[in-house]
Amino acid sequence: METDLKLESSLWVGNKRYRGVLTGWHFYWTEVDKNRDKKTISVPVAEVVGVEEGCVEILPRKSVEDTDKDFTVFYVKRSSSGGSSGFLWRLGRTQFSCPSRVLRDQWTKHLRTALKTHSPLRPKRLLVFINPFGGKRKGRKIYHSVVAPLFELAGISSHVIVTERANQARDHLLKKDLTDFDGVVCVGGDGMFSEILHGLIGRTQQEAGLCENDPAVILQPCPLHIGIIPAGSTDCVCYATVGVVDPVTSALHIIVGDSQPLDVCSVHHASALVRYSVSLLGYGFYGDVLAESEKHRWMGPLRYEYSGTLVYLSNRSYAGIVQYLPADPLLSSPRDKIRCLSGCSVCSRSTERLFSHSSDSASLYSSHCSQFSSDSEGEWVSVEGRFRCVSLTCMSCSCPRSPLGLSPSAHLADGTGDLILVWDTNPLDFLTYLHRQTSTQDQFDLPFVEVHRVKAVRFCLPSGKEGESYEEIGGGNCEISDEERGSVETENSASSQQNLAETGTGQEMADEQKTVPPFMCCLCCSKTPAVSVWNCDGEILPFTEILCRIHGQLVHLYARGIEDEATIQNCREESNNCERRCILHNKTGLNFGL
Ligand SMILES: CCCCCCCCCCCCC/C=C/[C@@H](O)[C@H](COP(=O)(O)O)NC(=O)CCCCCCCCCCCCCCC
Ligand SMILES: Nc1ncnc2c1ncn2[C@@H]1O[C@H](COP(=O)(O)OP(=O)(O)O)[C@@H](O)[C@H]1O
Ligand SMILES: [Ca+2]
Repeated sequence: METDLKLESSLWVGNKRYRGVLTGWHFYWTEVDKNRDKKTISVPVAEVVGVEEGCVEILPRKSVEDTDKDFTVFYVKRSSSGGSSGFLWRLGRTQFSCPSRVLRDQWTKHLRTALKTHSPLRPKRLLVFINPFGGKRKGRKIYHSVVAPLFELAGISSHVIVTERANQARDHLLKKDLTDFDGVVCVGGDGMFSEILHGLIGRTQQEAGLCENDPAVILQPCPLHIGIIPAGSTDCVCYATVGVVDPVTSALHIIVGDSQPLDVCSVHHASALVRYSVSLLGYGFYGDVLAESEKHRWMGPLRYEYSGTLVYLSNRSYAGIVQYLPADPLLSSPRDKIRCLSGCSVCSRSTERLFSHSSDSASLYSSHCSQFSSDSEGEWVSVEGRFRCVSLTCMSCSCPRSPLGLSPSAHLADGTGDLILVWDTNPLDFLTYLHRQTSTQDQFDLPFVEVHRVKAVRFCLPSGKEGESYEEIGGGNCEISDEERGSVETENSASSQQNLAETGTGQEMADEQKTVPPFMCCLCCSKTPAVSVWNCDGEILPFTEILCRIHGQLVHLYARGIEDEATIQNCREESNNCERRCILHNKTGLNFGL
């Protein structure tokens, strides 16, 4: 239908005359003044936000003066974010005057038809969940003052739910009728995004009759897109998929119907699904930081820096067995310095491979550690020792605190995750590693750090430690030798005797004496809790021994990956090529030249 979309005429912007051209893929206007350099402004039709008759202002939205020869076009304008990542998107607005009302109507009609043709995923109806307590508690304000007016301008209707409890959004998505919606918008942080993720993945598998507990099952991709309006503490998923944490930019990506597939990691324990993860699945340092930070939620986002410093000073490491199934090294490597940017070729090449469905056999995911040693599972690699942290991430995990992320060359949609092992080392070395996560220096170029691109991971405790657990938030069971226990007992002997009489067995008492408040213990006598906890996208997992599998491109976001100058240029060339191909196919194209 390209032919129907073409239009060309004189247009006025203020008192300057322009030649306006709609080619189908692009709308551009060039100043008609032979004495000066010709200035052309070009907007891809896919980035037009809305077209209105008359002279329309937004914020507050009003028709200033309804001249019947005018129309106003709203579109995406980029500006530098000032950081190392993507662009800020802003709303551009230009008011045009036509020679006649008939022509004005042609322009608005053709532009609107072109929008529908060139961005088919633009949502018409959205289900919006706002977490009023996320981040700095500004979710409601951000949505109503910044996002809602843009949705209205773009003709999107939304059903808004301000949550009153945790997991309300997840439960709604699992049970309620979703037929009228094109997508779900999450106003909040990574924890809120995780709720939406669980609701949508769960609902999709229920409807497909698939068992989420089985790590070998090929899960069904979710049909609804997810939009993220960042209003949380870390906003890693937003930053890693858009390149900036900015509600206007994210709202515009939703409006134009961008689509970014995303890998998801399923976490299992004892043949049952525990959770899904897209950003950080971290044991050791990041688990301890999360556990500590939950006590200081009132601090808002700063709780992480505060807790991070406390946990760093407690100087802990943990014993564990990590087993992983390496991804094909010929496809990509976590150290190849290729960043996943908008239009990423590594991810595009993965799409076909991921959906050929010839993947790994069920036996690869059997749930006991001991089975790894069998010959039939020769692909698995196993390492054992003490770790500062073990992290698995399906994406770079870039965020404002770490602009390139925990794994700068990880891919959003290649069906793999990056496993980062930081072996036990001295505090200064570990600080170097942490610091490199915030800079451009290579955090993997350190002798105590390993990174592997993987399809699946298992984590077990060394024998003898399987039964142990991290005691709720901020509590760990310290490993104390018999001699040391003697001295603790001596100090507390009076109360110990009393407890023994009052409460129970000698074994219970011995266990109790081993438990020392973590920071008293760890800061004063440099002891470490025996086990840490898993931080799964900001939630503490109830199990230590887990099996993880990456599911390629399981969900789609209203995003397009991180843009840089080169990706925008490629995109322009690509759309020009498409346009040229269309022109060749449509030599009979009609022009409304005037
Ligand atoms: C020397 C400075 C070192 C700074 C190290 C910064 C590393 C930042 C890595 C961030 C990875 C983020 C992965 C995303 C995780 C989120 O899913 C998840 C949930 O997000 P939500 O609350 O928005 O729902 N967020 C988190 O788990 C937060 C992790 C943030 C960890 C920050 C740690 C700061 C450490 C500061 C150490 C300071 C040492 C000072 C020594 C004197
Ligand atoms: N109304 C609510 N009351 C309490 N908790 C909520 C509510 N809505 C959502 N949550 C939960 O709050 C947690 C944190 O939300 P999030 O938006 O990620 O903020 P932050 O980034 O500050 O952690 C999530 O786990 C989510 O399930
Ligand atoms: Ca990935």
